[in-house]
Amino acid sequence: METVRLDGKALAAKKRESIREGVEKFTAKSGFAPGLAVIIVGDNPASHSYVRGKEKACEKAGILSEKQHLSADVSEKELLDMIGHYNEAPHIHGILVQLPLPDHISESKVIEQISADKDVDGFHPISVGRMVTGQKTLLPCTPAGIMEILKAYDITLSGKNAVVLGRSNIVGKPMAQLLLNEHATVTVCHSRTPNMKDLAKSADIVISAIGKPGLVDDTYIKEGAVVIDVGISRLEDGTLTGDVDEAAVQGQAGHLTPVPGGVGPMTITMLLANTLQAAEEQTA
Ligand SMILES: Nc1nc2c(c(=O)[nH]1)N[C@@H](CN(C=O)c1ccc(C(=O)N[C@@H](CCC(=O)O)C(=O)O)cc1)CN2
Ligand SMILES: [Mg+2]
Repeated sequence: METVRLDGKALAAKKRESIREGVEKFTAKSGFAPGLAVIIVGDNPASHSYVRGKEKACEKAGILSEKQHLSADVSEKELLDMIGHYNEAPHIHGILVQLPLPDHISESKVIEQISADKDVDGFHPISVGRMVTGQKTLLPCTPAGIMEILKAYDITLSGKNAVVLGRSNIVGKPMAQLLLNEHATVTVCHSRTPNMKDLAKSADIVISAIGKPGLVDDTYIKEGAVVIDVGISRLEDGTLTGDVDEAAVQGQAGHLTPVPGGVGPMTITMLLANTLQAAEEQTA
C-alpha cells in the first residue's frame, strides 16, 4: 500500500496565515497586539533553537514576543518572581517557560506559578483539569497540533484503537487524553510496558513520543495504521531523525508524519493559536 505523508509543515503554513489574519483583526480592534513572554534558562542549544523558531513565528504572525534569557544558575525564586511580574503585565497575554529546566529548579512550581489564563503551553494543573473534563481551555501545543493534523487529513478517531508510546506530561499524557476526548480507545505504553510491540502492532493509530531514533519499525505497525512521529533526535552527523524508521514502515503504514516537517512545525503553530486565544479571552 502507498503510505500517505502527513505534511505538518504545509498545514502549519496554512494555519499560520489564518492566525496572522486573526491577529490583525484583534490588533485593529483592541489597539494592541497579542503579547507573549518567552523565558529560557541556560544554554541548551536545542532549546535556544526552538525559542528562536517561536520568536520568528510570532514576528511573522504580528504577535509581540518578549524574550528573557536567564543564566543556568538563576535561583528558582528569581524565575518565579519574573513569572509573577508577567502575570500582572497587561501587554502580555501568554507566558511560556522553555523546558527542560536545570535540576535545581522545580518544573511543577514554575508551571503552577504561571497564571492559568496566560498558560499558553497548557501545562498548568488548572488547564490539565479542564482538558480532562472536556472544558474549553488552552491545550498543550504538540498534542493539539497532532489533533489538527489528524483532522486535516480526515482521520477518524471515534471507535479506533490508539497506542501512545511515552507518558510525558508534555506529550504522552495529554495526547492520550485528547484522543480519548475524541472517543478513541487509548493505551499508553512506557518503559515498564512488557509487550509494547504487540500493543502497537494491534493499533489503528500509533503515536510515538519516546525519543529513541528508529525504534518503531514495521514490526510495530499494522498494515494501514496511522503513524505519528513525535520523537526528534539529532544524530552525530547533524541530521534530525524521529522514533520511526521511515524506510521500514513505508508501504506498511497508511499515513506517516515525517521528521523533520511533521509534528514540530505544528507545535509552534499551536503556540501562536493559543496566544491569540489567550489575548482574546483576556480582553473580552
Ligand atoms: N515550554 C515548552 N517546552 C518544550 C515544548 C513545549 O511545547 N513547551 N516542546 C518541546 C520543544 N519544542 C517546543 O518548545 C519544539 C520542538 C520541535 C519543534 C520543531 O519545529 N521541529 C522541527 C525541526 C526543527 C529543527 O530543525 O531543529 C521539525 O520537527 O520539523 C518545535 C518546537 C520541548 N520543550
Ligand atoms: Mg527521515
